Amino acid sequence: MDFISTRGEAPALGFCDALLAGLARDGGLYLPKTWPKFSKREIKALRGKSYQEVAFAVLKPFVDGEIADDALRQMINDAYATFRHPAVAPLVQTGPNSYILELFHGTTLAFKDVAMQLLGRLMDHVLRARGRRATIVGATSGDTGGAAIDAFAGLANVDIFILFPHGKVSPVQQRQMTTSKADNVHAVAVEGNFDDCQNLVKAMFNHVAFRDEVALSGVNSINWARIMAQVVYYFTASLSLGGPDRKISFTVPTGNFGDIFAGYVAREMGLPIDKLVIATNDNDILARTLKTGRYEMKGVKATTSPSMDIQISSNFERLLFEVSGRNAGEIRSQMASLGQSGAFEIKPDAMKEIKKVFRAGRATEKDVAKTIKETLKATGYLLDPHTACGVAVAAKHEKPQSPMVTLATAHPAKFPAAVKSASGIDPALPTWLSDLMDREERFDILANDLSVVEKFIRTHARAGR
Ligand SMILES: Cc1ncc(COP(=O)(O)O)c(C=O)c1O
Ligand SMILES: N[C@@H](CCOP(=O)(O)O)C(=O)O
Repeated sequence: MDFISTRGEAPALGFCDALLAGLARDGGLYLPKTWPKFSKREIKALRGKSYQEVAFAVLKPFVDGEIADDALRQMINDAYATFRHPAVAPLVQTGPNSYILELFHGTTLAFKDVAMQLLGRLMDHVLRARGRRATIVGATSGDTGGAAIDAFAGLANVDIFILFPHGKVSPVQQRQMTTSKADNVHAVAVEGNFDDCQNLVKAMFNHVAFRDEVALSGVNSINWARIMAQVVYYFTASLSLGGPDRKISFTVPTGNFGDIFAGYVAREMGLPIDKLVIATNDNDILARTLKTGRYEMKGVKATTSPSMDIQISSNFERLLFEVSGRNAGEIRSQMASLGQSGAFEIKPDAMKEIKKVFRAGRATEKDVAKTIKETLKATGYLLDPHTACGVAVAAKHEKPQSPMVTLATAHPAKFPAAVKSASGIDPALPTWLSDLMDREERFDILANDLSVVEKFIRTHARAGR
């Protein structure tokens, strides 16, 4: 299978090359040239299968023989053996037709582990097969960084640099990034916000000489393989609730649009999904865009769901590409306008397509605290603030006849201060992280300056030497 760039000016790549490339050379994001389709009968055949078996079936058409089936199966099994729940992503019923899809049973307690544990193994496999090294640079608002460090720490062919916004992640998130003892891990606090970190990463990818010099690779959801791995749990959730004979809706706490775009991909592959509901916190650029057809940046506000404090929502570009009829020229002009004026317009036909599938809503800080408190009282279930954004928005979009699944993207113990203030409960970290706050930290603080960050990476990366 070929993967093409949303900006139409980079060469099409096969799976392994797209995996190592991360961002396309024209600044675009890779997508499969065509969507693999599953018939209702093929989806039904996945009923009763384990998460790992469903993952193999869903991922195989994308990998398309570039990795041998046995090796792919082994990597899937190893990746999900790290999860503390046998179902990997269990569903919990919280109302007559309301469900929570728990995606936080991995090592770092966030949904990022689902894709990252597999991505680490896939990249290691391909790099070793090719006798190559890579320098991975990632941006994080808190969860991607910890998950990536956990998945890539100690890998011989990789150096990993994670840029996080200094002082803007939770103390648990920070420690998950700064207490690794592995020599190939570099946690970097940038004097800026998440969008600054992400802009630095994209600028490094667009700086071709630097990209080639250090053999740059990416693990943010700009990397297609991240999205691909996240498609799987839409299938398993649907299968558990009577899919494909029933349409299911999903509400997704959204920032960089990767997780919800994976739901769109599942739908394109044939999974009967009714609506995909975008849940934002006070950083509501996506909710505003769905209302107005204009994507317009207005500054980032710090919230109790810091991982969603984002306004440059990278994967929205993938959706724009799809709904514009894969018109790369239009994407180039929209992204140029975003760079120049911080805004762009979406054409009415494209908005019509978006609205066929997507709905959106915002949860204010008050809504988040109230939802944590009331959900606990009504059901005994303790939400983290990101999932609470989802639950608050889902409540406005539930329909009696079709199940609504809200994605639980993080464990409440990652955000103890916000959870305690809303619920009175101080959620404990699981045993394997119980000493996290006592571990010694190691990180560098750098200015939000491309040349400073590139110099730091050049000095510490081993690839290209
Ligand atoms: C806990 C949590 N919830 C939700 C999100 C938003 O996910 P996405 O960026 O894929 O939209 C993130 C970060 O991305 C996160 O870490
Ligand atoms: N919320 C994310 C932001 C980065 O998103 P990604 O899915 O593109 O890696 C985080 O926790 O870092």
